[in-house]
Amino acid sequence: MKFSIFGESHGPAIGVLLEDVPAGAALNMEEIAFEMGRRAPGKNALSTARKEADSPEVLSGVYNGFTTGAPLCAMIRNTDARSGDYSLLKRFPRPGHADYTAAARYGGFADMRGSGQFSGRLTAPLVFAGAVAKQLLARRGIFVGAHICSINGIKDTCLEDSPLFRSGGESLLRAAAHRELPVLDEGAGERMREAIAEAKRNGDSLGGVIECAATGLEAGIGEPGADSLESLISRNCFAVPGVKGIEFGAGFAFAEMRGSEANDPMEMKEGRVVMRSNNNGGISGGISTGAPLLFRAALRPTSSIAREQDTVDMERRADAKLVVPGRHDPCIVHRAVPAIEAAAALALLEAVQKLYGIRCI
Ligand SMILES: Cc1cc2nc3c(=O)[nH]c(=O)nc-3n(C[C@H](O)[C@H](O)[C@H](O)COP(=O)(O)O)c2cc1C
Ligand SMILES: C=C(O[C@@H]1CC(C(=O)O)=C[C@@H](OP(=O)(O)O)[C@H]1O)C(=O)O
Repeated sequence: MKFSIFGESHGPAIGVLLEDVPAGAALNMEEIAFEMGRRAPGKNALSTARKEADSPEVLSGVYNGFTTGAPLCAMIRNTDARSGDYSLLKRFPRPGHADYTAAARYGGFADMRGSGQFSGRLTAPLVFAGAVAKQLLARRGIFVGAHICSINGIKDTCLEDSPLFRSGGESLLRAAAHRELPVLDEGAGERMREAIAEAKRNGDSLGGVIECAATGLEAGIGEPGADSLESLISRNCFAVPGVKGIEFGAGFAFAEMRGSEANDPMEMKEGRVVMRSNNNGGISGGISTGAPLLFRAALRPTSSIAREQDTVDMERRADAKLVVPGRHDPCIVHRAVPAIEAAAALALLEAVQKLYGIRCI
């Protein structure tokens, strides 16, 4: 299923066009609304004050509750733009945001209101597409879920350390999805909440790491080379603004290990090949091993902070000071969790469809 996201944060609407959607799939719109709500802005003091309903209008590709096989287009209206907040930023670009690079790339013609196409708001249509992908993957018994792994060094329980996850349970991640901060350990969530509130009081912001898993994926999905499972997932994850790093399985920790520690010992269990550990995060040679797929994405602290920062005056070509105005997330990690799940679900659906064909789901 190909997806193409359109719109700008302060334009009339944003949306997504999905192609190669198999016909005859019953879409559960309540589940889609739940996913959209997990990401939506303006719900509490841990997020931006911008309020959007984020209810998608399906324009094509669904009839009588079933996908028709035609391109599926969904639109989400922007209703709470406050474009005046951005009037200064063309002249005084925000350090860390895309104001300067957008000007360099589009020669001053980019829509800078609300960061235009660079806004984290564009993850709303991504989450819609991911919710459709998740429902299609569920038909093959594949589940995708994620949680906050850490915020500013405050750590949640790791999935690998959880006995419930080791026995294949999705219930941990399903429960996390219902929490304001999607964590496994609610105590850690409370400490994260306090840290975000403190950073906000100090005019600052925090970053963190999201851990994502896919279960029910058989061995043999994916391929080597540039279209490896890691590549497809990474490509989609980097469509989430603020993602700056990604690692699969043990990831960067592999660099400190010996082969004897890094390898996942194999054994036969009830006639099936299983790995006793999962350092490779369920992928070898770009192809699924049958073990849970596990990866982590690192998100930067939000760049639009309330403190005075050094920038440049693009008109006078001189150094300048900037205090970024407007409504901003003091931390984007919790709101990005459904976006990372969507990125992974779309990548897995792409790999499954590539192997078995569009109608395999
Ligand atoms: C859901 C979400 C909300 C975001 N909210 C903000 C925000 O309020 N203020 C901000 O400066 N950046 C925010 N970001 C991050 C910026 O959009 C991002 O840092 C910017 O586009 C530059 O892209 P890069 O960080 O990937 O280089 C948000 C990102 C996401 C995913
Ligand atoms: C609107 C959303 O988040 C926005 C993401 C964002 C950014 O720079 O990425 C900046 C802010 O935009 P605005 O100035 O228009 O309020 C956030 O509110 C959303 O995620 O739906």
